Amino acid sequence: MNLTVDNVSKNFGNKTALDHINLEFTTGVYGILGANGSGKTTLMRILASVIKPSSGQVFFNGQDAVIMDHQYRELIGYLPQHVGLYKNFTAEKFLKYVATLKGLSKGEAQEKVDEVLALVGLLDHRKGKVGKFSGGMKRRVGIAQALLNDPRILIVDEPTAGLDPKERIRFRNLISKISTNRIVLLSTHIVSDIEFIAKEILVLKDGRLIEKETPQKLLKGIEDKVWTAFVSEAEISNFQSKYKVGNIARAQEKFQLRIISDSKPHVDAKNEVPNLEDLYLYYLDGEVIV
Ligand SMILES: Nc1ncnc2c1ncn2[C@@H]1O[C@H](COP(=O)(O)OP(=O)(O)OP(=O)(O)O)[C@@H](O)[C@H]1O
Repeated sequence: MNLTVDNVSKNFGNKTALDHINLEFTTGVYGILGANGSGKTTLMRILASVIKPSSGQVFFNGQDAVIMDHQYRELIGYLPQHVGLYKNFTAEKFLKYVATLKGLSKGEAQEKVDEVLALVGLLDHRKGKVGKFSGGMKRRVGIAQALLNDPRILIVDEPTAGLDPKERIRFRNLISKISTNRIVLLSTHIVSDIEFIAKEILVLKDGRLIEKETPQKLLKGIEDKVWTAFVSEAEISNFQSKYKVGNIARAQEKFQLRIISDSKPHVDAKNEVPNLEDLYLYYLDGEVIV
């Protein structure tokens, strides 16, 4: 199975949201990292066939997605960032409703709804009203609806935003479980969401693809660029203006800074093993959420 993005660009007026993107996906989980506005949602909406690229094409197993039309859309499960769930519906009723919209017969719908409810761990809550569910449970209902047509390509946009750490771990494990035999694309700006489950990480910046690598290779690339140094409170802002500074931890009278720098930033700075948070900081220089 092979999903190819061939020279795709997308413009909104004179704003370039995606700039000549080339990508290839096979079975497994891909994490899409990028700051706000980097083009993650635009890329996902193009792959989900919600919007068309301004130029370039998407191919599935060598066939043009536009020409495949509904055959392509049948391959897709899509969980947008903001999904409208019918609050007064029970989980079961909502999923049956979506199954009908997706063209499943009554018998097929019942069977499939049971299956996806079990998969996302909501079988015991099938009669619960969606509006009363926790954030994590709502997100699992969202995944369940995206799985109803047993999609080959599952696209989930910022699925863990607003979830507490326990729910995020549960969601991560769920994604891992359902990634067998599927291409799963998951966008986030929460680095730890994809650290352990992504086979490759794509880094988008200002609509351009700046990296696509395994997490291990990406980390290896910044091996000698992560440092910690102890500085006084007065020195912190100086370091922040000169370097990309991650964690700042109080250590008795001093502060320990985690610094990303090509060269040793302080005489006593110590080299550290990089993590994905460092990577994010290195590439995106932006807000870091772990
Ligand atoms: N329908 C639209 N009309 C005009 N501009 C748009 C539209 N959709 C996206 N953009 C712009 O394109 C750029 C990329 O947006 P996109 O939503 O793809 O980014 P993102 O990486 O998903 O960001 P976020 O994390 O905030 O969702 C942004 O500058 C955005 O303002």
